[in-house]
Amino acid sequence: MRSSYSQRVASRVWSFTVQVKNPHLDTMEEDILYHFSLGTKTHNLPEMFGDIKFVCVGGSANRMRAFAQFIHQELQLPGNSEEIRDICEGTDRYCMYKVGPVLSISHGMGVPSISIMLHELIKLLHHAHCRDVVLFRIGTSGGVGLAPGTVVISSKAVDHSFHPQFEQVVLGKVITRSTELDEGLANELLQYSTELQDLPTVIGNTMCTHDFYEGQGRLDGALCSFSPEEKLEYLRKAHEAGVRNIEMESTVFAAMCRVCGLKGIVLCNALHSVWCRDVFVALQHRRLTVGQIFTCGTTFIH
Ligand SMILES: O=P(O)(O)O[C@H]1O[C@H](CO)[C@@H](O)[C@H]1O
Ligand SMILES: O=c1cc[nH]c(=O)[nH]1
Repeated sequence: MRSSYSQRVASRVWSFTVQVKNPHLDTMEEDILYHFSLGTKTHNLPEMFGDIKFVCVGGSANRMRAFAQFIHQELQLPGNSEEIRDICEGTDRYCMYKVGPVLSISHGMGVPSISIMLHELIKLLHHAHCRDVVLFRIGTSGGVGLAPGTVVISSKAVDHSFHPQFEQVVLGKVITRSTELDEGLANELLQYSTELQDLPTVIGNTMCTHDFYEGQGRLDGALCSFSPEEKLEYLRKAHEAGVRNIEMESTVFAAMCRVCGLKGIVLCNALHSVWCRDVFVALQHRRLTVGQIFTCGTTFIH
């Protein structure tokens, strides 16, 4: 994120609040945000967080600390960026740094981990009376038919069947929620990316899986129940359905932002291509056998 972006966003005339969708919250004397080690009685949340406009989340604690230090320098805030304090130091589940109007939080790996964090984050923003907050998931992913290093801005998050939906089991029943993301913001970010040099960026669908290995078609896990050909066939279908990258949190992120009236963006770097562009082209022209495609088409550097 560049400071010019935050200035442009700050000048917008949005006015939306965070909408928690839980009638029981109002009746509670105290709300303990257990995994943040924060609470409505123990902390003055409006004073601590009332000015937050951007929340950036990513899996790893070290990355989110480094990101917060980067933003500290970008925004030319007073003090030493090396000395920023982890607001959640009372727990080692997540880390949280506040730098000006930006909150940087780690969420761990996978849907259950980010989902717990999002419940407590959304309640925190609500208790702090925050307005016009934009949530960014800044993550890593495997690219599908992209050059390694390409940034993918998600138009929507899709499940393993390429549907824009997230299924949550509640009291033994499946509830399905939409995972469409804010198209206007995605286009706006794509526009900003053209102002940066050497940052290939595309908009595409992001597939969210519940597993890093078999779930993403990897052949190098402890278990593998499919052939290289079946893997390529699945990735080809994913590509045809508009999938450009694969990660593990976007569906619940998109679903929870939508339900709670928050603008959400998923922005991931494709670390490697699980199905690189050259191989895609070759497959299209049927110049290589599937076996050769598999051998030269897959590089796992994660
Ligand atoms: O790089 P982050 O954002 O942590 O996320 C990606 O990396 C993890 C897998 O290595 C998954 O959680 C996936 O979504
Ligand atoms: O291939 C990858 C890389 C990062 N994260 C994922 O979930 N998959």
